[in-house]
Amino acid sequence: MLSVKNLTACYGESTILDQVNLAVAPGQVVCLLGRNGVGKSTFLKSLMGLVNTPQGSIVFDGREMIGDPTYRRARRGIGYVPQGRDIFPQLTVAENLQLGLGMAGGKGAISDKIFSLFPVLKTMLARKGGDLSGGQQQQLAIARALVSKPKLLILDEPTEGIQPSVIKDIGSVIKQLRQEGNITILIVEQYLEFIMTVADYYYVMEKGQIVAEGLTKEINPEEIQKRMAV
Ligand SMILES: Nc1ncnc2c1ncn2[C@@H]1O[C@H](COP(=O)(O)OP(=O)(O)OP(=O)(O)O)[C@@H](O)[C@H]1O
Repeated sequence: MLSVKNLTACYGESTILDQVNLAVAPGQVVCLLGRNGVGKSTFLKSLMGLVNTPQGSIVFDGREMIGDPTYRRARRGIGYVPQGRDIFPQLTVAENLQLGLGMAGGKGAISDKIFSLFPVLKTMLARKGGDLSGGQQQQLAIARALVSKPKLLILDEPTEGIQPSVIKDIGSVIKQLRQEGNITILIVEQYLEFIMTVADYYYVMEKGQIVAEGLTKEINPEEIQKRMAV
């Protein structure tokens, strides 16, 4: 589904990612763990074509996409939820969802599936995005990415600053999507317990390089926590 090989990413003169290799199999939930500032968000931005990637390869669904502009990567089936959620605060929930559909080249009604995953959004369609709680905004951001039916959903720290009950709801959505098997999910996280309940496979990043990987069910929490500690 996704195969990243020897990927290097830079901001100007500074190299942030150094020869990163990472693979995501179809239907899997894969997580990229690591402490603040190691390059996790930069990795996701590289997948979306938002960062300069002078070396390496990103094959998605059998096709190289390293030279593709961001909109083409989205239209090929990647839904991206950036850190900080990035919804439109002045637009209503319904308008935010419609925009997600439009950005992926689709149109029409938002499917009932979205509201069965996120029932809270159905009750708030006319409310401005900016008036939602942080957790509701995160759910809206994920829903907005899902309306275009992506093959790969990318989430950047979906639990950051979110209250425990909403984290549980988001975890249930991810588990349901995994069970249905129609989507592949890549999550950047620092919240290890969350990942242990939702992910099949994990990678750990340090200073722009992958330093550990394995099946989540075989994870050694103490060892990983040590790598994540500041
Ligand atoms: N636009 C930018 N220009 C220059 N340097 C940047 C830019 N964005 C990030 N960096 C630097 O790149 C490095 C990796 O940042 P990145 O945001 O990818 O880390 P992260 O692992 O996602 O951390 P966090 O969890 O805090 O978001 C950091 O040293 C950061 O300061």
